[in-house]
This record gives sequence, structure tokens and C-alpha cells, in this order.
Amino acid sequence: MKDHHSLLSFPVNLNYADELNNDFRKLKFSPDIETVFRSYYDEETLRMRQLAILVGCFLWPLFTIMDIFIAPPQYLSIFLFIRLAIVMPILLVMLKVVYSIRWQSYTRYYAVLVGAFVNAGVVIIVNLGHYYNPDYPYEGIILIWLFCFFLSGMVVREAILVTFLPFICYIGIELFIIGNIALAMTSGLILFGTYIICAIGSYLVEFRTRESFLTKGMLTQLADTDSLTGIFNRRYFNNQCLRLWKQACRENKCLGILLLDIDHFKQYNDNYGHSEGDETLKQVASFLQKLAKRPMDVVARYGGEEFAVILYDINMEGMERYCQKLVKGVHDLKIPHGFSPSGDFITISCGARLMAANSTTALNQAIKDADHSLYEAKAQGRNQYNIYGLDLLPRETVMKIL
Ligand SMILES: Nc1nc2c(ncn2[C@@H]2O[C@H](COP(=O)(O)OP(=O)(O)OP(=O)(O)O)[C@@H](O)[C@H]2O)c(=O)[nH]1
Repeated sequence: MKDHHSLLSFPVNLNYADELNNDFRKLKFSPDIETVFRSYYDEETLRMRQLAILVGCFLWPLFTIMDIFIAPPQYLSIFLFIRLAIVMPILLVMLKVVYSIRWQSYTRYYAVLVGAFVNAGVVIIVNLGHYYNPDYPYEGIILIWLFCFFLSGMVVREAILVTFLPFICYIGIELFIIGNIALAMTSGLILFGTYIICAIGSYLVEFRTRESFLTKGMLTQLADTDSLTGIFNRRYFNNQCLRLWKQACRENKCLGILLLDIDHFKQYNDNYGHSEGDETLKQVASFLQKLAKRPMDVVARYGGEEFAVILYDINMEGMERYCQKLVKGVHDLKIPHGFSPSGDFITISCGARLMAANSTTALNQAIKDADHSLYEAKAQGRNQYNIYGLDLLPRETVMKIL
């Protein structure tokens, strides 16, 4: 199986734990989680789909050859038409779709289309076969069901959608058009039994897959988020920093790295108590999170009363504006801090470093620079920001370089 972790990320803002406690026996999650699950499921089942369609493309011509020998001669051309002119091209397109990176995202829909056509095609062939030859094998229908329920990567709901109606049509035609009651009863019963087994089996597989998806989502959440504030933790920050830095280099964008620290938080804790301190950390975290509006921005708790922000695709001017908003915004939360030498309310200091895409500075060094700027902001009186290198270069030069 493909290692999906390399491709799929579990959004940490979704409530996997609640969903796990909810009843998902109907194989449906809440809309947000369902969307992520479908991508996960598509990725999990891609390799299986690829193998399945290879096997399908190999077996289908063999059954076509079988028809040449056993099909009623008057229907042979119709059988060959269905097999070679309708179903085979559809299978070949599916082969192309599942193996082409560009088209892979459509496999989910295409699998349903293939399932519908193959089921309908086989039922038509078997019914026509039985019209003149009651011994014409109906077991091909079972093979197609096994394919749809277990190998196609369709969820159970979709597999039932594409198999049930052709099954009912098969029985109806056997009973009311061909009129072979005995054959309708025996084949119908065996097919019905097989159908139940397929449906229950694939239901259990999907149920377990959903369960493991939620468990993985929860574990990712636990590993990447800070339990007190609910925002990302340092581990996630470090991983994202590297990932976004690589992306920035590829897309020739700049990356802003900000480190923020609450001022005189020790005095706050000592005077208001640790649990009040925790509440303040949550309020500040929530404000920082709200301020980071762009989808690629990352806000994390870096440690104790320290936070970190990554701003993707930003220039010096934008970063300066952002730092101003941060420092002013925390002050404007008006969280009383009667013991702070820097003012009456909770304030933060911020150190920042902008990295140009072509920069040769190592990422670690950039974080150290941001930390140094934070230290400077503290030394200069707190409740302010300091951007690394801003004072060294005239603004026009900075803008031109970046
Ligand atoms: N309530 C609470 N306090 C924490 C947490 N993590 C760290 N702290 C506190 O944050 C304070 C950090 O104090 P210092 O590193 O001395 O910094 P400071 O008092 O903010 O001073 P400056 O940063 O220099 O302005 C300590 O009192 C820690 O106990 C936490 O999870 N909850």
C-alpha cells in the first residue's frame, strides 16, 4: 500500500474525537470530515484500483474469447459489440485515468461510471445468453460485484448504487421476459446470497477504514497541536517551516518568520495565578490565530509564553504592517496586568526575520535572527517589534532585493 502520509495531511482543526464518539454506522461523517475522508480513501485505495483495472483489462478479453465459443450465434455480434465497443474502451480509459497523475483525482467518479457500465453490460449479456441457452454462465455477475465492492475503491454506498439496479433488472427479465422461473430462482438465490456477503463484507471494511482514519486524524492532531491553546505546537512549526521554505524557494516567494513573547509574564503568573496565566495564553493564542488569515500562514505556540508565526509570500512592508497589528492588537485586548512595568495591560514583544527565496541563509539561522530581534525588542523596552535587518538597509533597497 502507498504511504499516504507523504501526500495527505490531516487538517488539525477538525474534531476527529467527537466524530469517533458519534455514531457513523451509516458510513457518513459530518461534511468537513467526510471531504477529508474521501481524499484519504481515494489515496488509500489508489494502488488497489490500479491493480484491479489491470486485472480487469486482462480478464475482459478472455471472457470475450469465451463468448465466441459459447454465446448463442445470433447474439454473438451484440455480445462482441458490448464487450469490445462499449466496455473495453471504458476500461482502457479507466486504466489511463488511474495511472495518470493529472487525471487521478477523477478516478472516484470514473470508477462509478465504469461500475455502472460493466454491471449493465454483463447483465444484458447474461440475460440475452439465457434467452437461447439456459446454461450460459451467470457467474460473471458475481465477479463484477467482487470487483465493485472490494477492488474498485468505491465506497459501499456507490457500489450498491451501481450494482443493485442491474441485479433487480436481471431477476425481472429472467422471470417476466425469459420466463425461466427455475433458473431465475436458483441463480437469483445464489446471486442474492453473494450480494449480501459482498455488501456486509465491504461495509465492515469501510467501517474499519473510517475508524482508522479518525484515529490517525486524532493522533496527528495530538502530535501537532498544543493542548492548552489548541494552536499548532513547536514540532508542527518546525516541520512547516521547512516545508514552506522549500515551497518559497520553488515559487520564488519570501517567508516571514516571527517570534513573539508575552512581556513580564512571570509577574503576571506570580500575581494572578497560574490558571489565570493559562487563560491569558489562550486569549493571546486565539487573537494570533484570528490575525493569520491567509491559508498558508502558520501560528504556533513555540514554548511557555512564546509564540511563532510563519507568513508565506510576504514582503518587508507587509511584514512590518503585520508586526504593528500584532503588537497593537494584543495591547488592545486589554487584558489587565497591574504588575507590568510596560503598561497596564498584557503586551508582547516581537522579533522578525524576512527570508528571500534566493537567500543563502540557513533556516536555523533565520530563526536565530528572529530570536535575536526579539531580544532587541525586549531590550528596547518591550511592547514593540523589531525586524532583523530593517534598520541596516534603506527601505527601497530592501524592497528591491526582495
Ligand atoms: N500560566 C502559564 N504560565 C506559563 C506557561 N508556560 C510558561 N509560563 C510562565 O511564563 C513565565 C515566563 O517568564 P520569563 O521567561 O521570566 O519571562 P517574562 O516574565 O515574560 O519576562 P520577559 O519575557 O523578559 O518580558 C514563567 O513564569 C513561566 O512559568 C504556561 O503554560 N502557563
